[in-house]
Amino acid sequence: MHIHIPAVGRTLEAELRRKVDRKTKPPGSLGRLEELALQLGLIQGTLSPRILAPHILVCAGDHGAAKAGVSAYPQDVTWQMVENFLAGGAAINALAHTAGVELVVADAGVAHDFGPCPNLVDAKVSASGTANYLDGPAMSTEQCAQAMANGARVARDLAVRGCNAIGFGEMGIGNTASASLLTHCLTGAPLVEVVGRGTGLDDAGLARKHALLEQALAAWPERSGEPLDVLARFGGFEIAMLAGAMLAAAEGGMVLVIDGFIVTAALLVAARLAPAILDYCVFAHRSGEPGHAVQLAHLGTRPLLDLGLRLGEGTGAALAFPLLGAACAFVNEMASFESAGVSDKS
Ligand SMILES: O=C(O)c1ccc[n+]([C@@H]2O[C@H](COP(=O)([O-])O)[C@@H](O)[C@H]2O)c1
Ligand SMILES: Cc1cc2nc[nH]c2cc1C
Repeated sequence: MHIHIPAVGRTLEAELRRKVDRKTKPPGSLGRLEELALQLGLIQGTLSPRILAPHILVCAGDHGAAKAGVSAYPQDVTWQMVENFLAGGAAINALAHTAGVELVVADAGVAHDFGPCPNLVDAKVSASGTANYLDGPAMSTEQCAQAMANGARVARDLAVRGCNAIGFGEMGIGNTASASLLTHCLTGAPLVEVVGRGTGLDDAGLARKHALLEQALAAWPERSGEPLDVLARFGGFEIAMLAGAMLAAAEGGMVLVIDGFIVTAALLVAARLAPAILDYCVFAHRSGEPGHAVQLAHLGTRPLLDLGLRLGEGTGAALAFPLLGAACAFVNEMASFESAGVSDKS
């Protein structure tokens, strides 16, 4: 994938800040919404930012390592939840609906034949999910590139449909284990700090997951620090697809709304390939999965919400979208001290 992501221009910064500061409120009193408005204005290169045709892209994939026992749930939950998304019965359906955000669900490599399914984006790289990284690479270099290209295609299609903000979500039993390995390799944080209970492992399950992931690292003695090598070795098809979608979305000047631990692992890969992508990212929430805090600290960022969510599916991103709308609304709709005839600080 050839991607060029320019850093967001800052020429409008002073003017945007002045516009925000002249609104009928004490300076800074809209808190994080003011920073958000500024960021959205700079991404869009305008004094009047707007969120248009927002979407959540949920990428789903299966993991060979799931069968080794890294999750509390069986692998079949991945395809069953994809069918639940398509039927409208999952948390992300309810939260996207209440936020006024359209949902797009993509099969990045789920080990299930969905048959003809008009509402599912077919981006299946393998009919059986990734290989088990305990035995070798999770995917080939070609499969990794294919999954990333599929993500880029979907992001570009959304742009053509008038969308200028994408929230990213995922579904994949075993993908917190994959995200832990990616995070360890790409941030240098000790494995123990980035391995968590995922969907709900008990203490014994967590110890087993940690031991398996140590084993996975030991099985790759010639370990490379290159982000695409790490992605192919330990990633999932949904994670690679997300990384590609994020890169293309930022290249297209869109706003990227980042969900939890797995989505942020995909961003770690993308940010190593194109560091300026971070200018386009709004971090929706802090997941309850402990490694997410490590990722956020590594990226030097602070999320908008901290609700103890650890579901994935893009649920944190869906919850953050109304805040993006609120940031645009106050910049575009509020009066200024001058226009409203309100006295400023003496
Ligand atoms: O987004 C998060 O931070 C998050 C944290 C824990 C679990 N999840 C979801 O749970 C699944 C992965 O959990 P696990 O235990 O199977 O690795 C996957 O479908 C994710 O969407 C998601
Ligand atoms: C039921 C269920 C729903 C999910 N959504 C995202 N990950 C999930 C994992 C499980 C187990």
